[in-house]
Amino acid sequence: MTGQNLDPGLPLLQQADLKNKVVLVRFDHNVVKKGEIRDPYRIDRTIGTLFYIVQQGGRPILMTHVGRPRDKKTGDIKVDDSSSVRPIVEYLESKLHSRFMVPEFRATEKGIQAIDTSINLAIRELEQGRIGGIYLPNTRWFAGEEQKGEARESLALQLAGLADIYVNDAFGSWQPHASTLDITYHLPSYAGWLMQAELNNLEQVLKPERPFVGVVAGAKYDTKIGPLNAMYEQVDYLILGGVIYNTYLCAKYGVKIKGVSDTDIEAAGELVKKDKEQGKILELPLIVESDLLGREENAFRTLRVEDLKPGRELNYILDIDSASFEDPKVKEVLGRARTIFVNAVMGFTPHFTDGSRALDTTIDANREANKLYGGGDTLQEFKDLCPGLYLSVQDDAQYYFFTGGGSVLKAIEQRSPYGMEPVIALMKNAEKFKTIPQ
Ligand SMILES: Nc1ncnc2c1ncn2[C@@H]1O[C@H](COP(=O)(O)OP(=O)(O)OP(=O)(O)O)[C@@H](O)[C@H]1O
Ligand SMILES: O=C(O)[C@H](O)COP(=O)(O)O
Repeated sequence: MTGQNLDPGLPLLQQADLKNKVVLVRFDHNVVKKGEIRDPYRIDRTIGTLFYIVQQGGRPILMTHVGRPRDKKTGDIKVDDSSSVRPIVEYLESKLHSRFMVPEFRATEKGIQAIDTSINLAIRELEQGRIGGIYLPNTRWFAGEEQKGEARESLALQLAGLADIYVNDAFGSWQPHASTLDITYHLPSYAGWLMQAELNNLEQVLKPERPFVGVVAGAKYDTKIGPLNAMYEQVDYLILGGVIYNTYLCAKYGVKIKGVSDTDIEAAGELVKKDKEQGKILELPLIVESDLLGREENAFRTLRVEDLKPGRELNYILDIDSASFEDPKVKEVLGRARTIFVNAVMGFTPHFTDGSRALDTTIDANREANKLYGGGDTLQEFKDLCPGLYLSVQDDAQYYFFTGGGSVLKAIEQRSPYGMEPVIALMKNAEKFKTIPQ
């Protein structure tokens, strides 16, 4: 049973008395892209928690973030269908044969300012068992979710005012926001079943069988560079792809790549410096340059990393050429590894997918290694590009699919599953509310 190998200071859902309680539960159902769900894996893995809450007599109010609707520079928040929770609600309703209400609140260009009393009607329906649950709008539509200060404090209080108990089952949502952190200041709080399972499985990456290879790619350079530097210390080899690799290549070879900012290049300097001494980064030798942010015949070509010379200006680099995985050194490292952690979409999707496909099949060829994948897009790409393989490894003990990639990197950075701020907050909450039975 989950919970057995966890820190005893972590308050667990199964320790809570849920009967007739309104339970505010934070999930990471961040699976909507352009208004559609492509891979419901993150939702499916939380069904157990939802079922448990209801089975124990609780009444659930669900919430999640979707995408990044807030413009970091202006603070404007885009409230529209592209980042709505509606598709998630429709998916849940069709799976559970139950009805969920989605309350609507007035929004300005700076997002939703407050949870107003119009929600009381939905809460009455919930308490009287006429609906299966309430699903709040995208947490990042609320002005107080991400910013610090009064707006955030007041959102946390308004959220707390809706419920008796808070459950965090959002392993992927490691960022400390009102719905993952500040809410714990006000309500007895517990870790859900998915959170428990993921924290347990982190052991495999924190105490890996060696050689340990990390593969990190994708677009979120800003939040991943810090953890990546820390991960560097713990892996035997690091393979990069996506925007992260582009940034590294600029910093290492003194080239310019379209779309890579100078501040990011500066931030990559530390990694380049470390690697000059330790040589853990295994460079994929062939990259794909494109004239446009899309795929068009004759508008893209393969370049060799060894040909990059200082001062050269490149167009967009949008994929890793799959032939990179035929390189003897790359094959040898991935073939000899005993633990491989992958948070990596290697190319600009959906146009450039060869790199990711080649990565997944090369890793699968290693029959000895524990293969751990993490990240919303990472899993979705695996499923889309190698559907047969994805299905066949679902019950394979050598594979594990985390619902968050950034979270695993964060845990590696902290060298502990209990270093993520929302998890620390749960443990502090247990001390304050004395919720763990002695
Ligand atoms: N070279 C590239 N240029 C532009 N975008 C890229 C490139 N390579 C990958 N991407 C984009 O990166 C995105 C995936 O990266 P992301 O960091 O969001 O991964 P993730 O698996 O969702 O991880 P996490 O759960 O940590 O967010 C995809 O949208 C993909 O199109
Ligand atoms: O998809 C993810 O990685 C998680 O949902 C976290 O999203 P974020 O990086 O936008 O906080």
